[in-house]
Amino acid sequence: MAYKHIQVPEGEKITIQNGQLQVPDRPILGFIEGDGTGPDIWRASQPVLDAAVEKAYGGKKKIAWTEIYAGEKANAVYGEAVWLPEETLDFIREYRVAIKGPLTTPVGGGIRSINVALRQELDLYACVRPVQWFEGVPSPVRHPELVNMVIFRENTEDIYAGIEWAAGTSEAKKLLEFLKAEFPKAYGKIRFPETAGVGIKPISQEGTYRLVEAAINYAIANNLPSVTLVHKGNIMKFTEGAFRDWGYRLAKEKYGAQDLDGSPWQILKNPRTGGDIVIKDMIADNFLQQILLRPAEYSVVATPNLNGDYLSDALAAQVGGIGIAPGANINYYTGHAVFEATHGTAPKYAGKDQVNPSSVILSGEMMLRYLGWTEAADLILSAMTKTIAQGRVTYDFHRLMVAEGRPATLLKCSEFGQALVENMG
Ligand SMILES: NC(=O)C1=CN([C@@H]2O[C@H](COP(=O)(O)OP(=O)(O)OC[C@H]3O[C@@H](n4cnc5c(N)ncnc54)[C@H](OP(=O)(O)O)[C@@H]3O)[C@@H](O)[C@H]2O)C=CC1
Ligand SMILES: O=C(O)CCC(=O)C(=O)O
Ligand SMILES: [Mg+2]
Repeated sequence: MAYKHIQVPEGEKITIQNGQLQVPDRPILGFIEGDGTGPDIWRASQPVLDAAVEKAYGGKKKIAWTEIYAGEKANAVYGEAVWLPEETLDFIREYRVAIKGPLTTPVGGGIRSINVALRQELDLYACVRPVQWFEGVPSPVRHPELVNMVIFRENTEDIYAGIEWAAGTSEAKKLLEFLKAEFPKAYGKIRFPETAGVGIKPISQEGTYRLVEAAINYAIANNLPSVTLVHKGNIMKFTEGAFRDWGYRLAKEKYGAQDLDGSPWQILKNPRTGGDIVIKDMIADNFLQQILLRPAEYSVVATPNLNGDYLSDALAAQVGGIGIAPGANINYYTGHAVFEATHGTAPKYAGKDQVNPSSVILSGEMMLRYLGWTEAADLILSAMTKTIAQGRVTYDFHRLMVAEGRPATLLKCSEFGQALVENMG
């Protein structure tokens, strides 16, 4: 496909055959720099990813990076009011894998989230966010090493579908009038209908099945002991409650799970290892206290979109914060994937070369592993561990280490990237 503003370098496409990603030695990969601190972070991160690949494969493999645009930079390149150019989506559809920095979403009015739009347009239905502690990272909890979870957040449904109307608009009035005429009992429950904004929360069986399937497959592939369905199904019975019921149903129908101790918990045999995988569920508010009090009891977590958003930041805090919280948005059927940090643009630090690039670097590590380039991914993990053990950290970890009276050297964002490269040797 011909692109207007995207300069596609020499390289080859990633393809998929029989459900297996086919990765050439010089894959063309897209990157979106991002807004706010995005450019600082990308400048620090790309050399780390390239160094890991170079070190692991001695020049045999190399990423053909291609800049693609979204957010403020898309405005500059494509003109005002273009936030997510169609050719950015076309490029990812064609080349399959990309990595992105954070993009700004205004609160209240203004544009809807470009991050969410990317996930919806490309149907990247699983937001995968591993939460693990790296030795030496300062944490507010006494046993951060007990936190080792992977969140599978549904990425295309729930209130993130963006179906909502502002209070007082003709659309909101029309919907409220419809409710009044057709569902008077439900309408009667709207406390202040004249001044209510209204939103719709779709959660479907298909959407739940494919997400829970991804979570169970992950537990099988990585020999993990449990999958917990986290929901608020006691209150939102036919959306979040249905998510739980469909999750259990899928485990039974597809994986042959059996009731455990009189249900609803279930157990299934890992077909790879023969080990047990417990399928359990928990109401979201309880889960938020359980992860602080008994984190070791949770491993893979599958949850609707909004819960997953809250949980990602809360769990990240337990292992040092969103400075070290990677993620990926994946469609496991088509192989399309966009890797991105859990954090946002952190605008007050923009241009200061100060923030922690670890979340994007570790998102890159996930991307390399996804490509099957495990040697390069492992080099990044070992360099990260070594650098943190040396006490060479960015401001976020530094301030906590100093408060704990621990020795630490304060590095800039770019310096932290360089330290990782040095520590790959
Ligand atoms: N996927 C995406 O692109 C996302 C985009 N956003 C968008 O980002 C914008 C800002 O959102 P906001 O709610 O402030 O959340 P942010 O995640 O941008 O930042 C919140 C706080 O987290 C800490 N933090 C964030 N990133 C880093 C980092 N790399 N290193 C160290 N600390 C970090 C900082 O804490 P401290 O102040 O304590 O130093 C920062 O002030 C909004 O427009 C939002 O919509 C938000 C989340 C995801
Ligand atoms: O799109 C946004 O601005 C926020 C997204 C977000 O918080 C997330 O994906 O975790
Ligand atoms: Mg979030």
